[in-house]
Amino acid sequence: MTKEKIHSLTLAGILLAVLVVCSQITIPLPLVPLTLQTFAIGLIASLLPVSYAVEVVFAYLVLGAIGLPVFAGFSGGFAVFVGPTGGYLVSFVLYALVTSLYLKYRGHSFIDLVVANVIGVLLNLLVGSLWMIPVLHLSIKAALAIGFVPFLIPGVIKLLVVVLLAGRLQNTFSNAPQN
Ligand SMILES: O=C(O)CCCC[C@@H]1SC[C@@H]2NC(=O)N[C@@H]21
Repeated sequence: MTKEKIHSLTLAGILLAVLVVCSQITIPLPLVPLTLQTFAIGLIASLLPVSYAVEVVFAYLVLGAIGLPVFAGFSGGFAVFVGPTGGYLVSFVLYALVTSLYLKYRGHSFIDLVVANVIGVLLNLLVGSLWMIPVLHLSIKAALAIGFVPFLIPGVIKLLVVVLLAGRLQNTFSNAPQN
């Protein structure tokens, strides 16, 4: 196994644990909690190669789907996917895929990290909100008011921390002595 593979696998394991922990750091709101999940997803998408990023998020969803309490508020089970927050969960994969693909082809400069994560966050909020339309019988306007608008400012704050941290961590890893 190459050093890069070992490095990516180790980082993938650590980031999966970070995602599970961040899922429990929540502020409960009426229908959808404010959580640090998207902070962890942003780190995963910004630091891991595309296939690892997608696999880590997929593994997280599988752990939750089989009933482990890894989703927000220690919830789990397949039923969460057909509830109001199911769209956000599914679109975590999209966030990881689109953002890491963007970074793969455009590079990891500060501005690339910002743009890639903005796209990921917007996709996540859009899919998450639209998912609520059939689940809660909402109009598009109501779904966006509940699922998109309240999370925009927190989303920008989390995104900025992701970008600063990802930039730092990339430098740390690339400056690490190679034995
Ligand atoms: O049930 C779950 O585990 C998913 C919760 C989803 C919360 C969404 S993710 C995007 C938006 N930003 C937040 O902080 N909360 C919502």
